[in-house]
Amino acid sequence: MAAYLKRLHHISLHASNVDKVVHELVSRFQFNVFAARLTDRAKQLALRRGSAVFVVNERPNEPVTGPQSRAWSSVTARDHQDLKCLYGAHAHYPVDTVSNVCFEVESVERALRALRDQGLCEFLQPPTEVRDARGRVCFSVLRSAVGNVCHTLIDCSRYRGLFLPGFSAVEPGSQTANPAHCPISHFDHITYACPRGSTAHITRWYQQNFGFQRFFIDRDEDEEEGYVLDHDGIGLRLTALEYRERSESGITPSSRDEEWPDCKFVIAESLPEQGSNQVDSFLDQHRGAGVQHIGLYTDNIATTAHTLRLAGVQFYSPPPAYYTEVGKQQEILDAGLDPHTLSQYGILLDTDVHTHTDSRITPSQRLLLQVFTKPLFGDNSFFLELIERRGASGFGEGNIRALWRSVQNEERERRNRHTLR
Ligand SMILES: O=C(O)C(=O)Cc1ccc(O)cc1
Repeated sequence: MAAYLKRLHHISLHASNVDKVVHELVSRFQFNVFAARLTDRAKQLALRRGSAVFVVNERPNEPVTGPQSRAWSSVTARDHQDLKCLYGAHAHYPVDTVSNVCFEVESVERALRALRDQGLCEFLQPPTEVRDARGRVCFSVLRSAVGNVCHTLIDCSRYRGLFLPGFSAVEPGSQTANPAHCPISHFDHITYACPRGSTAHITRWYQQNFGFQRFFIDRDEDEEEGYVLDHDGIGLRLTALEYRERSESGITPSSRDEEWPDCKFVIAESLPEQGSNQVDSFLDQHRGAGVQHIGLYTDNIATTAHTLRLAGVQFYSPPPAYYTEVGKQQEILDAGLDPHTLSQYGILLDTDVHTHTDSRITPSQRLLLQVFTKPLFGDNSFFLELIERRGASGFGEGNIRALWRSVQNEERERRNRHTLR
């Protein structure tokens, strides 16, 4: 039996300059800092937009020794004063990175029992209880099958505080946009950049440990091969996984109070034939596999991109001809959108060909709008994406190609500028 997950709780970043990353997420991406854990040794800030929560942690410059490697069973938040990173494994990593995807579970003990039975996991932190006046949580940390990415499993069912024990409330700032101007609601997908040949192992790891299921991007996709794009300068293998809600305690998904946000996991690896590419550039920069980008869901991508652009976010754009191609222009107009608006922000439009179980949704209604932002931590590093789905649950080939090209073109121009200097 795989371990049961309730929902995605938060995503942790580790950065050498926490203030800079938090400033970027607040002043540009319109996240709100709502909780903080500040001690002599630790700086952890929690930021939210809709149900999407990031925790930004200070990255240590040297390997961590001491209390973090000790095992506790039950402690108060105060006992954690010395810990640089609570609710994660504070491993040394040489570059800024997305370090942890934290899942909420119903019972940490039961989840760990299921994972131990599978025998595939490396456990970094035994079950640990943290308490404060508002209650207690139990968590445990394990290493994922992807580079430096860890998963914290946490049971918050007996905690009534704002976020997690050890964190205090931060008054809302006046800086961020009205939700109507920036309707980002949740994490839509997390894309891993992985070395060639590692997809099968990663897929199996998530299927066996957590019961993730394959999400076929294309109706003709081969189960083993994944979705392969291997012509016109693109060499990309994508394999997507989704977590369909199961029930551990007999509660059917529809009767649950809060539902699992539909966040897919996408595994991307490059193919050998097509030369330098964005997956391998990420692996070089990041010194190994990891989270390449995260899709932020919005129900109005044009408004969101407009707000973010005014705040200074830069987007990758396809060549201008993309918006004047006759077919594409008509597709945009048919969707009730303005080609000029989309071209201003580099927004791409596609029709999802994923086989829909709901036959009432016709192909023309299954639209997908996406735009990639420039990287957060410097060239070739982690970036964000805005995505709006109008009946489309997958990823469209046209958008993947255009997204790939827009990043490739920019990288080529940057390399050229560099050699000319
Ligand atoms: O479309 C998406 O958001 C994906 O996740 C697919 C993808 C993955 C990796 C790339 O370098 C480009 C596109």
